[in-house]
Amino acid sequence: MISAFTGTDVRAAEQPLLDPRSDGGAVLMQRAAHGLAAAIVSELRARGQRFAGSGVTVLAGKGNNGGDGLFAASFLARRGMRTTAVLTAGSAHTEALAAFTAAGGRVLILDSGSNAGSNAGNAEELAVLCAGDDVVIDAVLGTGARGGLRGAAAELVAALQELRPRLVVACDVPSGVDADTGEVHWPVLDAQLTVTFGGIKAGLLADPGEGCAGRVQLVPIGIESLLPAPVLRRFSTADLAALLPSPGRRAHKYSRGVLGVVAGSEKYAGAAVLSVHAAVVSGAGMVRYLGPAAVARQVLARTPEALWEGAGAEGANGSGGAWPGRVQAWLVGPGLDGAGQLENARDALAAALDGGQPAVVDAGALELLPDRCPPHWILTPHAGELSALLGRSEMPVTREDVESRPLHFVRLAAEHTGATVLLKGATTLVASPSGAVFSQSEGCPWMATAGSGDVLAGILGALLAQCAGPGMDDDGAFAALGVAPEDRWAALGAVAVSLHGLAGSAASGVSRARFDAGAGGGPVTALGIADAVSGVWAQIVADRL
Ligand SMILES: NC(=O)C1=CN([C@@H]2O[C@H](COP(=O)(O)OP(=O)(O)OC[C@H]3O[C@@H](n4cnc5c(N)ncnc54)[C@H](OP(=O)(O)O)[C@@H]3O)[C@@H](O)[C@H]2O)[C@@H](O)CC1
Ligand SMILES: Nc1ncnc2c1ncn2[C@@H]1O[C@H](COP(=O)(O)OP(=O)(O)O)[C@@H](O)[C@H]1O
Ligand SMILES: [K+]
Repeated sequence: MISAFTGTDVRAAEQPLLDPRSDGGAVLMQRAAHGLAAAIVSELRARGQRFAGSGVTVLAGKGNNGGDGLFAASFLARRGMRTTAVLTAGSAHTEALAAFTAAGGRVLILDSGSNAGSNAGNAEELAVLCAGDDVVIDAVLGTGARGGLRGAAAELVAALQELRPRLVVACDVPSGVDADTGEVHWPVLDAQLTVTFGGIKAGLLADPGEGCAGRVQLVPIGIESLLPAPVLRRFSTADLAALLPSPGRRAHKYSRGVLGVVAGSEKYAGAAVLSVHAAVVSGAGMVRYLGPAAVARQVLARTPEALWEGAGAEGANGSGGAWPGRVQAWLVGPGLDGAGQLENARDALAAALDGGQPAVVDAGALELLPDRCPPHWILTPHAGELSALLGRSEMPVTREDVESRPLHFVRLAAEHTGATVLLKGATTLVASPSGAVFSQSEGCPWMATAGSGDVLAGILGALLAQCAGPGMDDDGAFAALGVAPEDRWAALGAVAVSLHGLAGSAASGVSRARFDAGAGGGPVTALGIADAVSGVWAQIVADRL
């Protein structure tokens, strides 16, 4: 499990160690800077690049973040790298600057109008100079930032971003990314590697911040035992091995978990085909489908394992949508259209509410929510659907608002609805109404394809049915990872997102990490994602013994 903290929490954890008599702050900074320098050396080696003789430029702000960057550059200078520092605020951490110059580093000053001198340069000139170097260290702003880059520093970063430097390493966080929330104050220099100190900052695991950070590497500095509970958590593939359900020896199809699905319509038949298929391949003991006969024919043609339970409210006899078979969990919403399917969806949600069953509430069914939902309902909106959902609750926000502050709005939606909310995106966030949040980002961008969300809904529905099935008790596995019982639904949501992402990446032939590093991968279809699930699942749990 990866834990993430606010920058404020990390700073607070440092406080007891900052006793001036023991110069604890300097010790912490040395550890951070050593870790940063070592990470740069490893990265260059991994790229097959010699570091002796290579050039590194550090963009250094006037705070401790700049201090970290300057000390790290001084270590790199001592290992034979050519080092340049660009002081973005005209001044810098005194001891770090002294160490840097003593190690032979060249100091340039970003001209902000008042700094014109022989070693001063304007944003355009310095951007060209930085872009010519092998490595740029972004050490302008860290956890002490208020807002984003301004003035000449903003101009320098914007110009440098255009020039696409070869390797950007962010010191603690990319400057302009809010360490607590992942909100971004543009411009930001995209990093390929972010080396972060003491604790991973939550802003590195939430978009849009995560999108600027590249690979994140944690450098321990001795404050770890002083950190509070994390604000954000992410399951690793090893965690998934422990959390994915497996049938007992005497399992039968009913004990494995039965999922009821209300999805699709004549207009959007594919949503039913995809979500039912994904649920079946994700281990549900049985899937009962309710919807129009014409859609059911297509569902069964692709997935003969599913059971058609009739057309419900849309049926020729107008039987009112009574649900014939028992289910342990529900999936309601993908591709709904027309009065009959909407009526079926309403009935299914009412049955779930009465029966206390968990439910995935997706797409069209998000418009049918009661005022207050139970926490075992998992709402699965994308940013546009979340903005509409909040809008219906008289909280007018645009899709762009949600995209720029996803962590804030997913928490708000969970708090407001009482449900668990899974906000889909490149990084998907799952918020429990308790306030706990999980973040997963295994999927590669090839997965941004129509129907991909329907597949996720099917995977999640199947997991809910299996974990809610009679005799299934997976609380132990979640508790062993420190997940509180009330956050189990959000954790299950995160497991589904992770599985979906890994399946999509397998189908595409590229992991997220490799995609971010520049590897290509290929297009995937939604059905292709579903079809990769069982292989990926088997591979994950193969390491369980
Ligand atoms: N504590 C420790 O020992 C350890 C800390 N560590 C490191 O310290 C970092 C935090 O350092 P920090 O607190 O000095 O803040 P930092 O992010 O460098 O910037 C603040 C400076 O910039 C200024 N400023 C603020 N906003 C601005 C803006 N928008 N645009 C322009 N300027 C702005 C602000 O000045 P002010 O505006 O207040 O005059 C202030 O001077 C942390 O990320 C980690 O790297 C590690 O070494 C581990 C040990
Ligand atoms: N850039 C991306 N990288 C990785 N996954 C993505 C990206 N964009 C979208 N996804 C994933 O693709 C799915 C799209 O879901 P959704 O928007 O509901 O599509 P649809 O309604 O067509 O099924 C979500 O699971 C989302 O997390
Ligand atoms: K930084």
